[in-house]
Parts: sequence; C-alpha cells; structure tokens
Amino acid sequence: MGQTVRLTTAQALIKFLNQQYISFDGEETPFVEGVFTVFGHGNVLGIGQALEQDPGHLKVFQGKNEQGMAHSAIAYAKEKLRRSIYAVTASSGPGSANLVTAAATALANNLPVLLLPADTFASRQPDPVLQQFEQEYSFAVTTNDALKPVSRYWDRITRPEQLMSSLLRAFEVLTDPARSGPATICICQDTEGEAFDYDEGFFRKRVHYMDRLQPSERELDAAAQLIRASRKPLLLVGGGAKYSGAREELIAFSQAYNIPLVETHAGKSTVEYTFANHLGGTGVLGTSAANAAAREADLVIGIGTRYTDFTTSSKTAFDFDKTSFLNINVSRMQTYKLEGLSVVADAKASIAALHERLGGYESEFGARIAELKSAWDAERNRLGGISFEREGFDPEIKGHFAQETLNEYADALGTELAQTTALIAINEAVSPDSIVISSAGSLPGDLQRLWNVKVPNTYHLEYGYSCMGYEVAGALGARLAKPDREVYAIVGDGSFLMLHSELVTALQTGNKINIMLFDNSGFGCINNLQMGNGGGSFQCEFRDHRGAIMNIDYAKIAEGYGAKVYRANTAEEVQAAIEDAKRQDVSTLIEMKVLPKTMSEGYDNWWNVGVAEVSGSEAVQAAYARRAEMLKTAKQY
Ligand SMILES: Cc1ncc(C[n+]2csc(CCOP(=O)(O)OP(=O)(O)O)c2C)c(N)n1
Ligand SMILES: O=C1C[C@@H](O)[C@H](O)[C@@H](O)C1=O
Ligand SMILES: [Mg+2]
Repeated sequence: MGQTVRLTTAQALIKFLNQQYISFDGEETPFVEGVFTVFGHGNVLGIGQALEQDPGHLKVFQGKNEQGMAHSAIAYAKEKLRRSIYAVTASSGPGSANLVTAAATALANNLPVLLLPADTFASRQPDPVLQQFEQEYSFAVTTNDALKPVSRYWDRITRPEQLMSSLLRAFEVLTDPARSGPATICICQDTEGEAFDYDEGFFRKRVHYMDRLQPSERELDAAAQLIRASRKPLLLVGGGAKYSGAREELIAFSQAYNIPLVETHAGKSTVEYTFANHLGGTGVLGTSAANAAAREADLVIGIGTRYTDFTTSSKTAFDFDKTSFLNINVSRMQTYKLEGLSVVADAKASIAALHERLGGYESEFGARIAELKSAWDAERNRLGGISFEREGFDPEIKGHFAQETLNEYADALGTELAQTTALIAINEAVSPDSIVISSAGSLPGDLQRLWNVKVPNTYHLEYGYSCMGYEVAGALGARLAKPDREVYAIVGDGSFLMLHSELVTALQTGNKINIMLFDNSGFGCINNLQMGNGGGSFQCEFRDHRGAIMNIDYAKIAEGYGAKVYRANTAEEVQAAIEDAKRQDVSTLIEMKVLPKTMSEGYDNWWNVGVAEVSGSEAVQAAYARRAEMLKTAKQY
C-alpha cells in the first residue's frame, strides 16, 4: 500500500466522485456533474460537511423533494445520453422512502443515477434514532431496504473502508450501457463522519470506458440473411438507438434499402420526423402510418427497444403469423423477446456493419411509405384545427361525455380549446431545437403522435415508468444538461398537482424551464380508460363536494413561487405566450384550460388492461368480451 490519507467516509466519497471520468468514442469527460441534496440529520453532518469543505468540481443543488430532485438527476442523465450523472443524497427514513419512486423510474428507463441515502446508526447506540421504524423481526431492516428491488446495485456501508469496494462496483454498473440504472449506496449516519486511512491510490483519476459492443460475424451473417429474405422489413427505433447515437447509420440504412422507420417514446427524435421514411411513433400511441407499416411488415428490426406493451399494442401490432423479429440490443435479455434473432451489440455499430452486407437489396415498400406518411400528415393537420361547438360536437374520445357535459366544462374552465390543437400550436411556436419533456397522462399519446421533431434528440419522454410528477423536475434536469436550450415541460393538471416542487429549485438557481400546463380538470386519460371499458365517470374528474368542476388558478400558484405566468386559452394566445416566454430569463408557466375528451386516440391500437370478468354492467361485460376477442389475435408471450 502506498500513501494514505485520513478522511471521513463522506469526505472520501466526495473525493472519489471528483475523480471519475467516462470515455465514449475516444472523448473523455468527467462523469459526475454534481450532487442534489435535501439535508437532514442523517446526511448534513457527513456528506453535507464533506461537500461544504471541498466539493471539487461538483455542482451542489438544494432540492425540494427527494423524489423530485432524483427525477431531475435522472432526466439530466437521459439528456446526456447516460454519459454524465448527478448523485442524490437524502436523509434517512422519509427522505429515503421518497427516493423509491424515483429509483424505480430510473430502473425502468435504464438510466444511471447514484443514490446516497443515509441509514440508521451502525453502532446502534441511539436506537431507535429519529425516523428508525424498528422492524421487530430484524433491526437490520431500515427504510433503505425498500430501495433494494428498485436498484441495479445496492449496498449498505457500516464501516468507512467498505466504501472503496462499494463505489467501484457502483461505478461499474453506472457506466455499463447494458445494465445502466440506479446504484444505491446507503451510508450509516455515524459511519459518514468516521475517519479511515484511505489508500491514496483509490482517489487517482479513473476512466470508465463505455466501449461499443461489436456484433459477431455469426450474428451479422444471420441478420443479413433474415433481412434479405424479407420483403417488407421495418426499422423500429428504441432508446438504445438514441443512446448509441445511431442517427446517421439509420438514415443511410433506411434510404439505401427503402425501409420505413418507426419509433418508440424512448427512441423518438433519434431521427427527425422530417426524414422522408419516418412514419412516426408506433403502438398504442402510434400514428396511422406507423401502425399500418407495422402490420404490413414481415420483419421488425427492433433496435434498442424493450418491446413494451405500448410499443407492441400488447402484442397485437404485428401479424405474428408472418412477421419475424431481429433484435439488436446491448442487453441480451431484451434480444430474446418475441422469438427474435439476437444481435447483442451496440446499435450504431450493428446498423453500420449490416449496411455493408446488404448491397443490392431493396424492400418492397416502394411508394407505400410516402403514401402512409402523407395520409398521416393530413390527419395531423385535422387534429391541429379542432374547434369546439356548443351543439353536435364530436370529440376524438367518443361516446363518453354528452354535449351538456362538454359545455359544462367549457363554461367552468372558460375555454373552447382542444388539446390536440393546443399541442400542435406549441410544436409550431417553439424553436425547433427546444427540448420537450413529459411522462404521464394523455399528453404522451398526443406527443408521440403529433409532436413533429425537426432537430434530433429534442424529445424527452419518460415512459418506462410513466411517473406522474417527472415532468417539472425532469425539465430542470434537462436544462442542466442543455443550458443553452429552451426546455418545455408538457404536463397535465393531475401530474402538476402530484409533484412540481423542483420549479422552486429552477427559480432559485436561475435555471429557466417552461411549464406548459394542460388543465382539463381531471385525470383525463384514466377517465377515458374507465369509460372506454364500460365504466362510468368515477373519481377521475376534479369536481368539488357539490359536483362542480374545479377551476384551479395554477398560474397564480406558479406566480407565487416567482415564475412569469401566462393564461392562454386559444391557439393564438398559446403561441403569443410562448413568444413572450422566450424573451424571459426566469422560468415560466403557461396555463391552458383544455376540454376533456379532445386528446387524440385510435389508429389501429389496442391496450390489454384488466377488465372485470364478472360485472352487473352490460357495458363492462361487453368490454370484457372485446378484450377476450383481441387476446385471441395477440401473441401470448
Ligand atoms: C405516480 C403515478 N401515479 C398514478 C399514475 C396513474 N395515472 C396515469 S395518468 C393519470 C392521470 C393524469 O392526469 P393528468 O396529469 O391531469 O393528465 P391527463 O390524462 O388529464 O391529460 C394517473 C392517475 C401514474 N402514472 N403515476
Ligand atoms: O395508467 C396510465 C395510462 C396511460 O395512458 C398514461 O399515459 C400513463 O401515465 C399511465 O400511467
Ligand atoms: Mg388532467
């Protein structure tokens, strides 16, 4: 052993974080950008002391809610294509518990984040320490154990020297594209302040290489053979393609062999929609063009996709009798799906290598791609110009609300604005390199279908966990990653109510975000789901104890925090507000009252949801029968 340096566990942690670098395609950059903190007794005297004494290059932010700040950290990593992270420290007990949702969000989306919740005392001297719940069957169980199932790596530090092996393992996971996710290191609150003579070698600069996993010759031969045998292959672009930076290879491949390209939420904006062969989002929230191409395809080339239910319309989007799958993914597990041919490799490297093997090949899609795209573009135009009528209005979500109910909403909210019209107006008004971010409710569907991307990597949807409350916090993370871009959080009233406290952090730190608040006074998409499956309207509208539709002044709330706010209830007002918001340095909120049932829906999609098998309602029985019929056409696994 060489020289040693006497540090507390927390000081050693911060020193180590400063020395981690990532190397991707030959470019070497620091891996840990900073630390989000909510201090409590569990971490302020340990990690807090260490950061106050010497943060090194780490930026330190004071979060307002542990889940919120962890969402900011996750969004930052997503925007940085997983090549840079924030750490998040929480105090023990409730602070740790608040991290669970965020950890699961990171896990479902394969996004790296280092979680550092404090734990109870290693010595157990003060037990029960404040916030220790004393599980009777084991004092070793603490709130932090709830993070185990939602972490890619989890450890508890009860002695200072344990930190060394733990951190090495955590960073091995955080920098591995195949297993990227949350690494959680829980440090006992007394241990944080305990000192140890650390080997100085532990704090030397360490470079983590994110090498591109190359496909094998066998994989490439088999894949090329499969494509050559296909008449109508389809490129399905998932998040892995985006993280790998495969845009140019995908465009060249698609162009060379006239193969249409469709995308998942995570893959969206890897290739801009202005590319001629791009048919938009696929699956439950897909465009008519993408879903038609998927049904016609006899080979799906899935690139970095998890094939979620939303992507596959619960395994009904394809004609499984004739369609095969070629799955390119750095995760071997993902390549096994849908009986696909596995290529366990990096997307960019694989597409480039396959391109070289397909000379002379051409798909049989011919002019069909342009035909599908122009039909969809016409439909999108229609959705951008929906105008509400007081009589005989036929909303996109049909047969749920009678005209009187829609009129009641128009009166209560003082609006006639349709959601699709508002969203397309926003798409046209923001500068094309802006980042748009969302995660839950009905807006992801409209975004997936209607948000036309002109600049690559400008669409940020957390739809692995579809966690309400990600939008505002995520916008802050995206802004930290791209400080020169405008960032727009596209958020429903329900999601805003669930969690928006990092707006205060954005205002406090001068990191401008724009919140586009769609207020339809309710959990709109869930109301659609219940009513679309035979139910009534039950507990999803925001009505008060007298049955009146609630009209909440969200703009006033944001104004109270210090944001610049706008109220915009027509497409023109929305666009004018955006123009003014662009000129602001401060964070903004644009409140739009939109009518329920005016989000987009349909286009040959299906979602398998758990309809009641037994019910006194004929409508529910009918919904159950429809589901049973659809399941007959679905692939079972
Ligand atoms: C944390 C969390 N809780 C519950 C849900 C289930 N859920 C999905 S969408 C939704 C309602 C969303 O309402 P809002 O944000 O107003 O969007 P809208 O559907 O009205 O556009 C709910 C409760 C979720 N996705 N995330
Ligand atoms: O339950 C859900 C239904 C989806 O439509 C929605 O987008 C998502 O947020 C969700 O959780
Ligand atoms: Mg709503």
